[in-house]
Amino acid sequence: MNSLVATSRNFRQAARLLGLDAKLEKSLLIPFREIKVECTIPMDDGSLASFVGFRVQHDNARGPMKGGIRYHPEVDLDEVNALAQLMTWKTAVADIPYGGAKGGIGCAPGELTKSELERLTRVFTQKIHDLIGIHTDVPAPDMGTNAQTMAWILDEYSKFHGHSPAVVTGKPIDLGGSLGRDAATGRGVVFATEALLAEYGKSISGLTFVIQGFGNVGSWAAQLVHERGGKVVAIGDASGALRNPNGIDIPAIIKHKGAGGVLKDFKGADAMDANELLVHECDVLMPCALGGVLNRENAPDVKAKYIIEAANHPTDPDADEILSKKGVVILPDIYANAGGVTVSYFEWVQNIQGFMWEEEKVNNELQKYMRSAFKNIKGMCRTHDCSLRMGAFTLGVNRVARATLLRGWEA
Ligand SMILES: NC(=O)C1=CN([C@@H]2O[C@H](COP(=O)(O)OP(=O)(O)OC[C@H]3O[C@@H](n4cnc5c(N)ncnc54)[C@H](O)[C@@H]3O)[C@@H](O)[C@H]2O)C=CC1
Ligand SMILES: O=C(O)CCC(=O)C(=O)O
Repeated sequence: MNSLVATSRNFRQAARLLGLDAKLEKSLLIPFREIKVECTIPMDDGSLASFVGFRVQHDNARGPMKGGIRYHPEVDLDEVNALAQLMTWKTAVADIPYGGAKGGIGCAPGELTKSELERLTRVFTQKIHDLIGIHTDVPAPDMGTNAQTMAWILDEYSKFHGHSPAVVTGKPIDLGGSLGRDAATGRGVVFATEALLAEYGKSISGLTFVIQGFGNVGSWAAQLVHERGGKVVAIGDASGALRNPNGIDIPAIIKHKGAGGVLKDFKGADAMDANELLVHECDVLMPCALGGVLNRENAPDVKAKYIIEAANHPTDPDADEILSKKGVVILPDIYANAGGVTVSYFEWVQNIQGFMWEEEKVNNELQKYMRSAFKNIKGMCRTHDCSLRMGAFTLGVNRVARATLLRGWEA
């Protein structure tokens, strides 16, 4: 199912549970602004190449719009729209003073050289610099982008507006980035998993995990699960998938990748069919890569008891229904992966205050926010007798609706 249709369906269900007025519902769904730009750059071989870039600013009722920038061949306006909308509900669930936005460029970052990526990022920034800003819209990394990408955006933006570290988050520490931001999404995923498992009298230690994606989010989630005694029995990325029923040595795989190795070539586990990864036997499944990977084709075969949505919208509504009927507990993306944007908020606060926090403070504050959001989601689940996804959606949508009404924007 198209990601925008799927996300909007979840929103509408939450709006109905909350009894929102039809006019307000419509105004909450429509994005504030959609930006589409052509970015033409010289390639290293002297030829010219054009890429299409997007920034969708979905909602700013609760504060500046916030969300990552994705570099991936499948980026299109609908996908960015869906991701921007998710950011609006996510920042509200996390109770941080932001709205939602998302950006992206349709490109294959792995096929571009570092200098081509730098030129592309700078041209994209030149095209959108007057529409983003510290109190307007604050980008961050997402799939295919990283701290270096944020450094180029910061530098290019600062040429027009003066030195502005708070215009992006997820920056390198040397340019005002926050300690703990690199690990934050994965760490938040693990805090969220602990909060969920505690409800069932369980902990990470002794449970088996399958993780799809071994980039920023997947590698940190795997490392922190491993540190807590969880057994990662299968793992995969775009290169392929691996399994080891005795548990994969995650620090060794991180070392292997750090030395320039490809995940599928790691020797401490057996190769497996990547299509089997999501239906592999385990207690906890963590999709940490693309959207829509759990669908009506594979959902009936999923064996996990718990799914932690570390990726954005990994479960389409058909799969959601099938999995729920099977009794699988799904921790939704707008809560499970909110650790990244929460520490982005801490980074922005540190930049504005000109005062850097210690990593321990960042991690402790993140844990507090994740625990508090889980408690509030459970409260909504009790009030509306609904799933965790609807608990999170009603929590987020209700907060945005309240801010919208208070501003008098519904008319
Ligand atoms: N980076 C962040 O702070 C946040 C990221 N997310 C979400 O988490 C997910 C992952 O993001 P990052 O880790 O930042 O991206 P990344 O670019 O660092 O890593 C992406 C990973 O997905 C893998 N992958 C790509 N295509 C695949 C395929 N077809 N099958 C299996 N694996 C595949 C890649 O090989 C890589 O390991 C995305 O859905 C993103 O929107 C959500 C919140 C914050
Ligand atoms: O850190 C941020 O501002 C945004 C992270 C993001 O793009 C996401 O949560 O999907």
